[in-house]
Amino acid sequence: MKTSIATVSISGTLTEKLAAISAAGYDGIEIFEQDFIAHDGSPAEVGRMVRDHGLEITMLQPFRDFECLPEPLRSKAFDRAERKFDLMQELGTDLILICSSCHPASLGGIDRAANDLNELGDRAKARGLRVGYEALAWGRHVNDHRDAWEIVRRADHDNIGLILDSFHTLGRGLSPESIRSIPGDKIFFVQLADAPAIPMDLLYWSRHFRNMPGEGDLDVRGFMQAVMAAGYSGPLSLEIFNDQFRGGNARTVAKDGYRSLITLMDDVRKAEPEVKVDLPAIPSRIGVHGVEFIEFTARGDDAGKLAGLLGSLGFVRTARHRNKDIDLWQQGEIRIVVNSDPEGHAAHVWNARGLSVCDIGLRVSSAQDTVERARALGMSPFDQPLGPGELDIPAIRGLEGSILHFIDEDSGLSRVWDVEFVPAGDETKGAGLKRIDHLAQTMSYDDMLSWTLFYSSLFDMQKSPMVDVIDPDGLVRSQIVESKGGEMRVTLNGAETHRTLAGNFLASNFGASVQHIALETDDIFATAKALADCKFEVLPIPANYYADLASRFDISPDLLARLKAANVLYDEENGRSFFQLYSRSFAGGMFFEIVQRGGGYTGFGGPNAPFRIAAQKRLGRVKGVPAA
Ligand SMILES: O=C(O)c1ccc(O)c(O)c1
Ligand SMILES: [Mg+2]
Repeated sequence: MKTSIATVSISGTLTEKLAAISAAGYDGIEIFEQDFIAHDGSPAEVGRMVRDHGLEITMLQPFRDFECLPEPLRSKAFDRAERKFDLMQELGTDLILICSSCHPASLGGIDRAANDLNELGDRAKARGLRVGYEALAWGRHVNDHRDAWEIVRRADHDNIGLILDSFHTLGRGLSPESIRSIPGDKIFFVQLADAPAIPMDLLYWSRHFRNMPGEGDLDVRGFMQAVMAAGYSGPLSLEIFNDQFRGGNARTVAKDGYRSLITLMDDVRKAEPEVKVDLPAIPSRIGVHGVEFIEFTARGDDAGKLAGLLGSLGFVRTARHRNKDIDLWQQGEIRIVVNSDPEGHAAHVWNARGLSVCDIGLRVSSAQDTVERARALGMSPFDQPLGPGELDIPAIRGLEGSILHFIDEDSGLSRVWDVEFVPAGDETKGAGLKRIDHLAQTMSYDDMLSWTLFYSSLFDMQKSPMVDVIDPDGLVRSQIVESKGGEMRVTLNGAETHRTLAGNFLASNFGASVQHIALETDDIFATAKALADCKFEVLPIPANYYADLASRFDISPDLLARLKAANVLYDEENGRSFFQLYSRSFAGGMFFEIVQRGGGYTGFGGPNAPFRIAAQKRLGRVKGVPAA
């Protein structure tokens, strides 16, 4: 399987793009002509530079407004094509993309287009070159891959073939099924892109909002199944026009693209085992059964404050690590590890960020398979020296310096708590917190697609549509990735400005991290009572909120009074109720949330978020902590 990416998909100069593309592991690039023209170096030098990066030029593109022109424009178009053929030979590529004409003078007509392409085919053949024809979704006369194929079929020339682009087919709502009957060798090239389902003008959507397969809402897998069933065996090339990627980190975007291609093709062969995909076998998406532990790095005063907060939440320090300065706190199924050791990953994170979550342990179907799949997707395994008697727990590097450890039943890794820890014997009665409901990770808005892809490509997790959360000082975008049964739920919050609560957390933590941890109880009022007994400091919610609640929902005065007295927020979904209460912020904006899900409520209390954020900010302002 030959992988490729159009240079337009990546930010930077041509040289920077090549370095990023090569490092990510692709086999080739489509040179977008603009990138070549903007570069100061001859075509031959560019060709050499590409090959020196271990890449090949899979195609030159785009060549516009060629077919169906009246004279004298027609002859001029052939002359232009000859000049591009010169360029191709100097660059060292044999394929050029012609996209369907948008020229106002284009006359249209399937046979006229076929004749033009046939004649161009003769000229290409004389030079050993090939021409591929692509239907732009907004082409003047040709805007459907079926018409483009009919033109190529009638052109009937060995050097003329079809180019398919998932965006142009799926973005127009066309079924890809007709592709199955096209002879595979007549498909010269396949471009892949996804896009979010936002109704808008096709051209604008395509030029600004494309994203990597799996990052959007189009059925790119269905499209690729049809392409592979046709017998296509050429390059699979990403062509992503995206405003964020143009300004993003070239290496990250290139890596994400590669990850999306491998994931896509693995999905294709698993969905349609009859098609041949030349890709080494990799484990399927990993089932996540829950969060085994959350690990904080904490030292000195901060460790003391965190211990105080955990105690006020009803947690008990149940064990201490045999060799290291690490405590284990527990309640219900929840494990919180507090790592104060001066060595290792936690120490590095402490030095870089101070008190923060430095590691997440997940219960998975197979820890070994998780690392194997992660590697295949270009993620990095993580390990650090083991102390005496410590288990070698498989781990990978997540995004932005985070670490994920994987625990499973079969390999005995779940014994780690007995093997590495000594019971501490501390006792309290707890506050009824049962399990981790979800984790919220905060990142820059520009990195959200990357995080979503990370989770959805490695794990058997689905993403929800993105929603807007209103902060008094700006907008935060929120997206959920979760396993089908809800055993693992992550909310990803993308901050656009540093003035929002999320953005401020991002700035004060030197990058993306877990901002809040939501813990589940089966009885929010009993928990609230127990927390009060533990001197837990709840986030106060204003009376206006409760007055409005009475108008939004049909709730009894008694329940309303209890909600208000306990500072519990409320939401409903098809008659199912949801309760939330919050801790005050600590460590630059982290906080705990406590939830009760009634009868299968699946949301996250989104409608309450603006009021919760305002309450958190108010508290910050009162204390004289910077308001932002
Ligand atoms: O937006 C465009 O003009 C454009 C150009 C070339 C392509 O391959 C394409 O899919 C779109
Ligand atoms: Mg295209």
